[in-house]
Amino acid sequence: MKLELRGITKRFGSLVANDHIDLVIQPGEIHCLLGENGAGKSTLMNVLYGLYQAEEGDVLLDDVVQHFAGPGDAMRAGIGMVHQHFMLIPVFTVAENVMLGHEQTGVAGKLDLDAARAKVREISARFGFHVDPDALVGDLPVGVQQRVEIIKALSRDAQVLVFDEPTAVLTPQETDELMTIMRQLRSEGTSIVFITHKLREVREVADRITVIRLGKVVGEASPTASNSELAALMVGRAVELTVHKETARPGAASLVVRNLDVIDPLGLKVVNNVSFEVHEGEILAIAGVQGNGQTELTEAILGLQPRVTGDITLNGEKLTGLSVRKILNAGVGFVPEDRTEDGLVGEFTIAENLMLDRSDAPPFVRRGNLQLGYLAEFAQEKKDEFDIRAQSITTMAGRLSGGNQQKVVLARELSRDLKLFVASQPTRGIDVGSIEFVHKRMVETRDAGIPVIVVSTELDEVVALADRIAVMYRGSIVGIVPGNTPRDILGLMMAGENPTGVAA
Ligand SMILES: Nc1ncnc2c1ncn2[C@@H]1O[C@H](COP(=O)(O)OP(=O)(O)OP(=O)(O)O)[C@@H](O)[C@H]1O
Repeated sequence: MKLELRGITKRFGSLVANDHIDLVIQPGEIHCLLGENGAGKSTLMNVLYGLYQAEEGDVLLDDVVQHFAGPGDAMRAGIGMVHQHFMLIPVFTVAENVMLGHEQTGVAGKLDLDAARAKVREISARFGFHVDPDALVGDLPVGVQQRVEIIKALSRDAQVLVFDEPTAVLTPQETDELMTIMRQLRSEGTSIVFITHKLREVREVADRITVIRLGKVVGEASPTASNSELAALMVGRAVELTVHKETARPGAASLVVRNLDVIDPLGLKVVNNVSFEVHEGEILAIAGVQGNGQTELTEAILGLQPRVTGDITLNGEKLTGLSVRKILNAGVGFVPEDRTEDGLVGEFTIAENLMLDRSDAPPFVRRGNLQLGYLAEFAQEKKDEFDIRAQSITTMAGRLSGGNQQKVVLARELSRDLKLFVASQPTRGIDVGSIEFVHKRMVETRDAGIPVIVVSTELDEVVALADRIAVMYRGSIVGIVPGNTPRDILGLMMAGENPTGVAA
């Protein structure tokens, strides 16, 4: 099926998110949409999926103009969307989820679950998905949940599939598997619209690339273009893709973690006897496949985990047992893994989010009065400095594009009076130009003598930033190695081996 978007214009108030966008997706091609944060990619896809109504322009399928009043219409016409935050019900099985919203009844009006199971098996076999129709979705790894979303779309005969930053939540291995799945879908004639900020992925699978900037199509790029060419097209300027940093000059051990255990709500030990130090003026990266205890470890440092034993001290002061508020007030900056759940309040403005947990102290509050003038000045400064693309500092955070939301969190946390900076997946969803900026800021933070912890599942990011790398596997640190350790060794360590013999 050929998909055409013709002259699509979508406004939010005075902001033109899509400005007369023309785009053709040919049958059986993987078409990448590239563009900086807030360029209008997700908005365009939401128009295509019937979630937004465009003020101008048409969606055409095989040259016939469509009128989508909602996603139901788009789905019936053969368009499927694989969301980044999956729309699945965790306590339902795969087959039940696939059937949901599209229920078929069999004998005596009963739900025909067998038909749904058969469909899952058929699609799963056709594409080599290895998905059990009777598995509970909540028990499945994220990469497999994503396949359930794909099966769901394909079970409704989707011929065009939209993937909006699908790899942001995947492990490197799951990402490779998804690339294979996309190629497989293409070979079966499915067209794919693929939105990503990761240039490696673009170069790996794209047949064609359209670049969008400030709501307009600015041109096509060739899939054979180099990373720096793609990066420049995406953000409209040359981008330094490697972080320049001097050799670290670490000072005294500042954060000291000793024999840390974290028990999760199910009683499982998710962090197991972890000990390490982070010195002043160094970046310690914590590498590992997602789900090996990194999240819980950072949460334990921040006081967000209730069942913790062992000791955590910062510059000699005990952090364990302190409230989150006290830990933040001690100068700990924290970028949580999930910005929408833990990093922001969507119904608050950008300015309010920038002072979120400092609302009881100067300079934001004096004698019980919110210092609105100061807040406006501070927020405008941060908006400019971090290049947060929004109409104004009073825009609701929930209305920002994903990458711009991430920048709000980073701007807030990096502007504290820091004694320690802990960042989980700091550049998730942000464009290459902003990654350059954030990485520079993190190196500057290090060079100001502050200990920095970066948790990242992106090896590129780990290697770019780290002075030392701690690799976690099943709740333990496999080893702590220098920042220039080759990737293949890191890969082995991420699977639990330690070829370097360096102890944790
Ligand atoms: N529901 C909304 N209300 C108001 N403004 C919105 C809404 N949705 C998006 N916008 C604005 O439209 C612009 C385009 O946002 P969009 O999410 O399409 O960007 P994007 O290219 O997908 O960015 P990213 O790479 O960060 O995900 C942004 O300025 C955003 O703030």
